[in-house]
Amino acid sequence: MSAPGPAAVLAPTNGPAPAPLLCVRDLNAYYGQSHVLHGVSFDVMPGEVVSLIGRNGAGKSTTLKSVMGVIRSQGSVTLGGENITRLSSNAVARRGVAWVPEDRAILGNLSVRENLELPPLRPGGWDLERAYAAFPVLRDRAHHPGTKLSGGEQQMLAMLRVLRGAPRLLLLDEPSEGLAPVIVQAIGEMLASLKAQGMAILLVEQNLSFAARLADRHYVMVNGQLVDEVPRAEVRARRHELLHHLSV
Ligand SMILES: Nc1ncnc2c1ncn2[C@@H]1O[C@H](COP(=O)(O)OP(=O)(O)OP(=O)(O)O)[C@@H](O)[C@H]1O
Repeated sequence: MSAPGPAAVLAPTNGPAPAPLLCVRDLNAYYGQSHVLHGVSFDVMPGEVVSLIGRNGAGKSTTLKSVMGVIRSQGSVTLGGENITRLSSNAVARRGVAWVPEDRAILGNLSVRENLELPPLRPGGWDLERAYAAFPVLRDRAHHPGTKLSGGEQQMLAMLRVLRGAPRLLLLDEPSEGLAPVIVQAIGEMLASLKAQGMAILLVEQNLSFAARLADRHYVMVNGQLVDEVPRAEVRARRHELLHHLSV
């Protein structure tokens, strides 16, 4: 092996590289006989927003469910250095992972306020006032049942509800899906402010524009495999290629 070049010799030694917050290695997931995740490996660094993008059925939601412990997968998942692979979803949640599923899981027979107050308020978590300040429309709807909310209001409520637990990692499954542009923008701004406060987010999306505004890195998922990793700085130049991975 040749001697290191000048850049390597002169490189500053700033100590060890930061450790990932979430480290997923060689995940394989099955639904019955159907093998849907094929050796998925990726990291999310502290304070980083990472997107998983890909078509319907690529395996994005299954990846989030595997991290959350909602389905059992082979492989390893570590959070802050702790192996959480075999933990129940409740135990994963207690360690600071919050999951907002694609269907948002709002309890339709409970009011907005009751939905919001369902999870225990943890130190540093968002109380009612902070939640209503983020999305004032929910204050106006405080006593409306979940069934009467628009898709956008449900998405806002679902995100605010998990923030009560002061998570250190948010798993968001297609937060922009089916929503009007003005609502998508409001949700994007809310996520941008969470990011600015240092929240780590793993975002599943099919909406490239939405993901591109927020994410530091994108992983492209095709047929249960991650086929590419695209840093934020390359998204503009590779936009057509990325859109191709999302088109039907
Ligand atoms: N509960 C289930 N039982 C059987 N197969 C499933 C189940 N859930 C998902 N699948 C299948 O697993 C594959 C991956 O689905 P997954 O929901 O993870 O994809 P996705 O990328 O999130 O897309 P979508 O946006 O459609 O949810 C698909 O072929 C899907 O049909």
